[in-house]
Amino acid sequence: MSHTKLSVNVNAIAHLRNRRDLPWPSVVGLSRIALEAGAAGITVHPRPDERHIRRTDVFALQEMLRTDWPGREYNIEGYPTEDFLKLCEAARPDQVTLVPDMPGQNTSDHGWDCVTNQAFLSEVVGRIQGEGMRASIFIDADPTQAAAAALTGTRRIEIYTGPYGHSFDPVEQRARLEEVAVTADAAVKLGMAVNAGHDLTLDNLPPLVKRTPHIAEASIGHAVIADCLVYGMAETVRRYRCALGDSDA
Ligand SMILES: CC(=O)[C@@H](O)[C@H](O)COP(=O)(O)O
Ligand SMILES: NCC(=O)COP(=O)(O)O
Repeated sequence: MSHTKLSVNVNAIAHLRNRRDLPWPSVVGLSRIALEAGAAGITVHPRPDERHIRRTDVFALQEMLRTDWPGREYNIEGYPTEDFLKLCEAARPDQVTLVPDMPGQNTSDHGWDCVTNQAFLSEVVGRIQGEGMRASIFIDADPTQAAAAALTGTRRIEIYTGPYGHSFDPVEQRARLEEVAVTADAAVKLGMAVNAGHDLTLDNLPPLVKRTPHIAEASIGHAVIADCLVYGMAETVRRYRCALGDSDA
């Protein structure tokens, strides 16, 4: 049975490493363990200040995936500046996720307004797809944004799940989940595949994939790396695969 794939976001490993001028914990080494444990891919969000993922990490991961894990997916997220697009064109990930983050922003906290940014996004999506990479547009859980994203020519969106991830009251959580679900349904009807990400956890994944089993991929970083401190990377990946409905985990 098909299930939602897990892409492990390794930003937080790089964050920990960058506390010192030392090469550990190893971003490539821990990504290898995640892949060996069955993660479908690796995600990075190289920010302009290189506070966590550095340009060198982007290429080291690309080399490791290309050489040792050719079937697994490499997903690079970021705001599409010329520098970012050139980095992606050099590293050639499978997927480029376009995120509307300003330089210096603490973390991603909203999706694109695909209506007002229609022309810009259409041009960037065309450029990425023209280079043979998949483009994905990060949007809020809002079906009107899914419709506007479809007009850019993208065949994939990622729904920002922060509001769902941050809600702990059951009524509020159900309402946020419903917004994600109707957005995913609208996107699928428009012929796009759907990713999801931000503040997904072992607790909030099962209701999400039960309500929206057609989510193709979840990219998860902060909670995966936090859980690694308790369970280790391999066991953590196994637990997230189970939470995503992977019966082989
Ligand atoms: C696009 C998105 O939702 C992000 O989760 C992002 O990759 C997280 O970035 P930080 O790890 O810098 O908070
Ligand atoms: N695209 C979302 C992502 O990569 C990870 O977000 P988070 O789990 O670190 O919040």
